[in-house]
Amino acid sequence: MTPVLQAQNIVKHYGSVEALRGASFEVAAGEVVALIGDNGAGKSTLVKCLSGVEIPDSGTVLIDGNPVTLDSPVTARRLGIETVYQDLAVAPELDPAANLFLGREIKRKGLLGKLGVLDKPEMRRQAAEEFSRLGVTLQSIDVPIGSLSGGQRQSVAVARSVVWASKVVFMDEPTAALGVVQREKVLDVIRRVRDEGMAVVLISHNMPEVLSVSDRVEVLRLGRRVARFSAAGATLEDLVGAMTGALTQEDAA
Ligand SMILES: Nc1ncnc2c1ncn2[C@@H]1O[C@H](COP(=O)(O)OP(=O)(O)OP(=O)(O)O)[C@@H](O)[C@H]1O
Repeated sequence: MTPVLQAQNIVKHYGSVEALRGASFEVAAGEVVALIGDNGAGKSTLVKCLSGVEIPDSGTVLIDGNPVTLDSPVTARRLGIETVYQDLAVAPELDPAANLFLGREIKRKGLLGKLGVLDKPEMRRQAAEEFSRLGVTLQSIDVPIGSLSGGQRQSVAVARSVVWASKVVFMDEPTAALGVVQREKVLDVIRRVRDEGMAVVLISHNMPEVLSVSDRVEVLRLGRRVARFSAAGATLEDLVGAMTGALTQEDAA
């Protein structure tokens, strides 16, 4: 099966720091792949290179097997790649529906639309439909999102990416700030999205979470992929061993 998104030998320097030293990565439709690695392994840099935030110095990025140039986040989004960042990038004063459509608002038909008048009822209707499809439960969709719980806010942020992504969603520590119950809810949203055929990439330091939600795990160490596991067959020790360098699967291969 052709991976929906593939990175081959990505190199990225920040001044004299070599953040990525020939990193490879791949994810297919309908799977959750956890991208793990110790602090500084290059996870965020790789995500930035695959979402158009940073331009790699060298290496190849392929979508559906075709080389692409992700020269900006806009280009990445146009090609179907969305990212959820850990810092809850929502607009707290707007309601959940407005957040879902942030930057992609639906205008009223005709002259009003040309004048920039938004079709709020239609956005509300579609938002309610999407929240229900994704299992996002909110007591009210009429309140500013800042008044919801952290888990609800994060679920809306996840929903927003998922609704607009056509191929791949990157989630950088989506549950880091959450309690146990809220975390489970966000993980459920991730599973649903995967079941609908999206490729999901989860960046997480929480190894039990990684093993519970992902189908595969790819391990970065010192800017390179050093191991790949099927989550079903992997143990915590395998993951930690690969992250620390005790186990060097990919080098040996
Ligand atoms: N903007 C930057 N300027 C300079 N160096 C950077 C920059 N961003 C990342 N680095 C360096 O690149 C290397 C990889 O960092 P990166 O943030 O990608 O790792 P990470 O695996 O995401 O780490 P963490 O788990 O701590 O978030 C580190 O040595 C880091 O200091």
